[in-house]
Formats: sequence, C-alpha cells, structure tokens
Amino acid sequence: MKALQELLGNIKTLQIIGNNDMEVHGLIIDSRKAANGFLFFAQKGTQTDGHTFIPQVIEAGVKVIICEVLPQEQKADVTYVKVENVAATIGPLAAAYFDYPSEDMKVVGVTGTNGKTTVATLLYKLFQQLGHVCGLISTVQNHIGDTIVASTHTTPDAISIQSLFRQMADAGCSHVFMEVSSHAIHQHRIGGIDFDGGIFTNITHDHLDYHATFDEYIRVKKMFFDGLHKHAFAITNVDDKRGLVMLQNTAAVRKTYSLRVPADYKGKVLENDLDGLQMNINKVDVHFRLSGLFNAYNLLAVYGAATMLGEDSMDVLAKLSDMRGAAGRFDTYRSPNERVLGIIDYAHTPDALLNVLATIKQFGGERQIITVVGCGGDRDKTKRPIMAEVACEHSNKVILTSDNPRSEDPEVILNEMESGLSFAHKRKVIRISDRREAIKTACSLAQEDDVILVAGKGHETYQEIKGVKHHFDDKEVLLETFALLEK
Ligand SMILES: CC(=O)N[C@H]1[C@@H](OP(=O)(O)OP(=O)(O)OC[C@H]2O[C@@H](n3ccc(=O)[nH]c3=O)[C@H](O)[C@@H]2O)O[C@H](CO)[C@@H](O)[C@@H]1O[C@H](C)C(=O)N[C@@H](C)C(=O)N[C@H](CCC(=O)O)C(=O)O
Ligand SMILES: Nc1ncnc2c1ncn2[C@@H]1O[C@H](COP(=O)(O)OP(=O)(O)OP(=O)(O)O)[C@@H](O)[C@H]1O
Ligand SMILES: N[C@H](CCC[C@H](N)C(=O)O)C(=O)O
Ligand SMILES: [Mg+2]
Repeated sequence: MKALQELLGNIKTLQIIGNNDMEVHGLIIDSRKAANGFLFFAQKGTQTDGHTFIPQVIEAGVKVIICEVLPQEQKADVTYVKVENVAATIGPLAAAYFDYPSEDMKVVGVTGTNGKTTVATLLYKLFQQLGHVCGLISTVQNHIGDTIVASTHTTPDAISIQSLFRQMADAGCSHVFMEVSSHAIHQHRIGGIDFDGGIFTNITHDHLDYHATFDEYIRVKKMFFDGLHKHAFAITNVDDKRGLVMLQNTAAVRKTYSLRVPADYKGKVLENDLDGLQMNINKVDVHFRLSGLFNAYNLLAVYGAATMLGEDSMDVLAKLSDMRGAAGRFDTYRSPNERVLGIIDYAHTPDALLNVLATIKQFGGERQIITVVGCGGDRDKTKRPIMAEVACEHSNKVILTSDNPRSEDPEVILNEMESGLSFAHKRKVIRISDRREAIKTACSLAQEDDVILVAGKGHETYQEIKGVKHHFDDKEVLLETFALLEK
C-alpha cells in the first residue's frame, strides 16, 4: 500500500482530476486483474486500447486511472491522472510503489538478437557460485535466489519486473541479471530500473514484424545504452558491425570484447569441438564445456561483466570453465548405441541457425547433418525463406516442420519457408508439419555417425496452436524415438 501523492512524485502529469490523498492497494495494466483500491494504467497496445476498459475496472473497485485521454464521464470517487505517455510512466511509478528495489542491487541487462538467455544465465550461475545471492529474469525462467518463478516473456512488463525485483531484494539478492528484449525497450518495460551495467551481444535479422525495418530495430536496441547512467558500464561486441554504434551516445563506462581485434576483453579460440572450447582470454588459457564460436563470444561478455562487477578474473575463469549453458541451447544427446548425435537448440533466427550449423560442420568428419526446423506463426514472416535457405545450404537433409504456428495455417508457413529455395535445395527438403513425425522421420533417416539438429524450440515444452499451448518437448520426442529405434 502506498499514498498516491508519493507515487506521483516523480511522474510528469498533465492534469489530475480528483483526490490524490489516498492509498493505492495495487497496480495493474490488465483490466482482468482489477480489485478494490487498485490503480489502472490505461495504455494503448498493438491489439486494443486499455482506455476502453476504464468503466470495467472502476466497476471492479479501481480508484485511480492513469490515462492519456480523460474519459467523458468521470466518477466522483475516482482519481484520473492524465499523462503524455502512459507506458513510460508505468516503470517509474512501479519502482516507487515497490520502494526502488533496483537501487539496492547490482542490475545488469543483456540485449542483442541472440545470446541474451545464455549470457544472463551464465552470469546468474557464476555469481551464485561465487557466493552471491542472485536474481535472474530470462526467457527460460526467472529466479529469486534458488526459487524458480515461471517466465512469461523474455522481459516481463514493468510492474512484474519491479515486483520481482522487490522479492529479489527481500530475499537478499545482491545482483540481478536480466534479458532486455527490443520489445521491452520499445514498450518502456525497463523504465524505472537503475541499471549498473549493460551488455550487447549482436544484432541480426529478427522481429521485423514489430520493428518494420532493420534500422528501427537497431535504433531501439541502442536506446537501452543511451539510457544508462555514467556510473554504469556498457560492454559491447566489437566484432559485430553495429557493436560500436550501440555505445555511441552512452554515458556509461565503455568496454569492448572481441575475438578478432584488440579489445578490453580479448579472446582467441584455440580449439572448438563437441567437448567444449579451448580459449585464451586476456592471455590466460582456459577450457570451457560450452561449444561453438558463438559461445566464445558469450563467454567473453560474461567474463567482462563479471570483472566490471569487481570479481577476481582468475576466480571467474575457474568457475566458468566447468559451467554448462542454459537449457535447450546446444544440448547434445547420443542415441543409446551411440549411433547418432541429436542436438536440441533454440536457434530461431537465420543467424543463430547459421552459427549452430557452422559449429556442427566444423566438428567435421563424414557426418551427414539432418535439420528439423520451423518458423513461428504470427512472427516476422521475412525470416521464413531465409531460415529454410540457411538450413538447406548447411545440411544434407532438411525437414521443414511447425514451430508454434499460433493463429496461422502451418502449411502456409511451410509454403513461405519453401518459397525461395532453389531446385537443388528443394530436393533436400521433406515437409512434415506434425513436429513429432518430423523428428521421428529424422531419426529413421539418420545413419551411423549422423547428426540431427532439432532447431527453434530449445527449452520450450509446448506447441502453440490457435491460442492453445499443447505439451510438446523436442528433447522428450527425440529421446523416445532414439530408444524405440535402438531397442
Ligand atoms: C507485441 C507485444 O509485445 N505485445 C505485448 C504488449 O501487448 P499489446 O501491446 O498487444 O497489448 P494489447 O493486447 O493491445 O492491450 C493493450 C492494453 O490493454 C490491456 N488489456 C487488454 C485486454 C483486456 O481484456 N484488458 C486489458 O486491460 C493490456 O493489458 C494492455 O495494457 O504488452 C503486453 C503487456 O506487457 C504483453 O504481454 C504483450 O506481449 C505479447 C503476449 C507477446 O507475445 N509479446 C512478444 C512478442 C514479446 O514481447 N517478446 C519479447 C521477446 C522477443 C525476443 O525474442 O527478443 C519478450 O520480451 O518476451
Ligand atoms: N552470441 C551468439 N551469437 C549468435 N547466435 C547465438 C549466440 N548465442 C546463442 N546463439 C544461438 O541463438 C540461440 C538462442 O540463444 P539464446 O537463447 O541465448 O538467445 P536469446 O537472445 O535469449 O533469444 P530470445 O530472443 O528468444 O530470448 C541459441 O540456441 C544458439 O543457437
Ligand atoms: N522470443 C522469441 C521466441 C521464438 C521461439 C520460436 N519457438 C517461436 O515460437 O517463434 C520470439 O518471441 O520471437
Ligand atoms: Mg532469451
């Protein structure tokens, strides 16, 4: 409970109608969660306008409305606060409601197209092992110390973030590692957070359904760094073409990492195979259990952030050396008789798919690669033909299948994936929209020593079809089929 006056203290208001000397019992952005004494943010969204729910929430007992347009009809016992941008007020107001929890912890945000979950999760695990109690906000799950809280988004809405932060601070967390998605930056979900550091992984094709152009996607990502304070650090991957651009206007202390050019955190890959990476980082040789060049970048980002947070570099490398990555990221499984290698990976962008396939190819031998891949429904359609092209270019056989078709017809998604393929590539393709059948077929086709890559769903345990999430787990299906075929 908090006094409304206090909550409005750091908000720029245009007009207040009604009494601002009252207690607020809770904050909501969703009318369906309305309760007595609550404050409702009426925000315009991509599907609907929160303003239309104002009468409903008042009926349910809401006493404060934050809005951009004042309703014509106003109730005497309700306070209406008009602001210029509702979405931008949610974070700061929620931070005040929960007593500014991020100020009591070191908060580091990770942004970029790929690698956010991996970097944030490695940082969380590393700092827990170094003896700190930590929080994690990620696509796979959120953590309050050792307690797991189910995740709904890569970066939740601003009220959920501040509420999670409060629980983390109360549980004694000293550090929080969180993913910062481009949707979250654009929708002000990270407003009101006192960041101590920011990390940029990379930027490649994704989310053009939402951001419309690649330039706009870059601009939005950069806004995160533009917003950092001068007491924070900003670490960037200078091997990415946009790495330096990201930090162009930041007030934060700038640091760089690279595998190619001189940088604050300089890495060199000495060996890269299924057992892991042998690297030299700032002149120290270390072996890691994570494989793939992309993980060499993730490890450098983690190393940089950990040292910027004051940890001893040798302790950091020693602990990182033994660590596994996040669930569903390059998880390898051998069939019972070791005939075939299965890899479950969350690659759902052209670049991620390319990196994973390049990594598998690099492990060499005469291995045939069979890739099972789909593209999400109601998401960026332009990546569909590119992902199919990448899969065909770098695999011997490709099974195109469904990956959360959502409201779309799976066959239409497959048509779009197939649309740009050359005749030679089409000959490598089999279309099986049922993902279970697709994985089974890949397993039946696999010969001794072949590799099956099942891409796109990683840790996900559902297939979302027409608004319903049906249980589906790539790992479960892969292991079941392996067991059946090699009984
Ligand atoms: C496209 C997008 O980002 N949508 C997010 C956005 O919803 P929206 O703008 O469409 O909202 P809307 O449905 O138009 O509703 C407008 C307002 O009315 C409210 N409302 C709506 C209906 C109702 O009955 N009552 C009510 O009060 C809503 O709570 C909202 O405040 O704001 C909502 C509240 O924060 C989010 O839950 C929702 O995430 C949807 C479910 C989603 O799928 N988002 C994905 C694309 C996303 O955010 N992904 C990124 C990761 C991307 C990456 O891989 O990098 C993420 O951070 O998870
Ligand atoms: N640094 C990297 N560069 C390129 N690809 C990567 C990198 N790290 C991981 N990947 C690939 O991208 C996939 C997703 O990785 P991860 O979950 O860490 O990314 P993310 O940014 O959190 O994704 P999301 O946007 O869905 O939250 C991995 O399964 C792997 O295929
Ligand atoms: N965070 C990503 C997840 C994509 C995962 C893939 N399985 C899909 O459903 O498209 C997004 O919202 O685009
Ligand atoms: Mg993620």
